[in-house]
Amino acid sequence: MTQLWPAPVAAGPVRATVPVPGSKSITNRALVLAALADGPSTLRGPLRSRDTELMAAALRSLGTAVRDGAEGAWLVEPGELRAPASVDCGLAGTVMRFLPPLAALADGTVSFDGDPHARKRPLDTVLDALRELGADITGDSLPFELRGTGSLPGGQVTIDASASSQFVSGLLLSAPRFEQGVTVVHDGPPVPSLPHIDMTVAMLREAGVDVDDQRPNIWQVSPGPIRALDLDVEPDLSNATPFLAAAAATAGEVTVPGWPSATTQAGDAFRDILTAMGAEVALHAGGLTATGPERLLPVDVDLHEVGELAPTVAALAALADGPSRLHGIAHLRGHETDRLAALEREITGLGGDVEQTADGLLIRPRPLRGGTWHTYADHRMATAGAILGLRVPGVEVEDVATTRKTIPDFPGMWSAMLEPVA
Ligand SMILES: O=C(O)C1=C[C@@H](OP(=O)(O)O)[C@@H](O)[C@H](O)C1
Ligand SMILES: C=C(OP(=O)(O)O)C(=O)O
Repeated sequence: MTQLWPAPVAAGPVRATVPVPGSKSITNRALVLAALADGPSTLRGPLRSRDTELMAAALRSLGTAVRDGAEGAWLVEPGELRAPASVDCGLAGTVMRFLPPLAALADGTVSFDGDPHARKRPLDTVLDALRELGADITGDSLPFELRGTGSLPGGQVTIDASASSQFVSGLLLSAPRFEQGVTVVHDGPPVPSLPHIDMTVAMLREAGVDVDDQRPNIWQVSPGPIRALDLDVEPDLSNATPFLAAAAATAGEVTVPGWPSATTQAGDAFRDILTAMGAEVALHAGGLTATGPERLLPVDVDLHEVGELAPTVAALAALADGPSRLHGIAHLRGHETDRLAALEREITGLGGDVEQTADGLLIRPRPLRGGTWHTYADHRMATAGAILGLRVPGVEVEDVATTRKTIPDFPGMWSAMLEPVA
């Protein structure tokens, strides 16, 4: 029997300050770079949740020491890459796309597997690219085996990264340790989530690696050492969006402390989306404060660069004052679940009117009723259900624990947010 979480209804405008844990994208990039670096690294404020714990466990099995430091920090000491090893990717795109290039540097066999749905997420592009760069791999998706020889020639490879930016990021992150580095050329429809590739490039450069990204769709990483990291991880701005959305949905006011004034996180774009929906958004020394409007405005928004935000935006759109159009997100069909189908089915199931288009969703708000909100093992489906539940009595979210993928205690944070301010 699937566990159902009764999503709490907001008694009035939500007013809260919500500290949000560290960024998944920064943490998992930092772990990979630290494992390949020239000395021990310190990551302060990393995300400690399923996706990042899986990354840490995989790196440990490959010979890297990842230990606990003070206040939840991670101390990473690189070791010689060891095999045989096995990697559980869970449902983490970052683990399944970032680790095969690193594992290709181990001397021996590394086996990869993951959750049932992870076996369906696109991966062949990365594995084909690695084969072209000199790796010996059996299979095109999870599960597969990689037989490393302790080094990889590297060089130039042309891929179609239109299904996921992570194909590019994964190849770039380990490339300083390939004999010739790498030149990744994208050939195909536009790459989604480009800010995530920019984050990869910025973190490589921060670690002293030479990266040339001057030409569109071409990224070149020179071989060379990766400098050890000493890093304060920013809060996860994408994970902050359901909490800010609570303010938008209830004419409330929510502050997320520590919102960076400059960042490589794609989730920063949520500020503009909230503004377009009629909220007031203020970035100040204490963080980011969103104040919700009396009536939410509909939006016509291209989410190609920030597909991660689509479930939050869709939930808000279902509560808005008119029809919204979300587009540029065909690639969400290959995320944790087919997110376009899942959002269409679940919002429609509560009485809404949602239609899939070739690359997005048309959402026409209707009065909604309670019901079971299925989540398909997708953390962001669960948080989208919680947002709707603030305004719609009787929404029951299936398997809310799936939020542990990127938030260690979402139900606890959500309840704390809804407690009346003393
Ligand atoms: O590199 C990253 O950290 C991520 C890149 C994006 O992937 P896609 O390009 O597959 O959308 C994003 O949606 C994902 O949540 C995290
Ligand atoms: C697409 C996402 O995750 P992943 O890193 O597993 O691709 C996400 O977090 O929205």
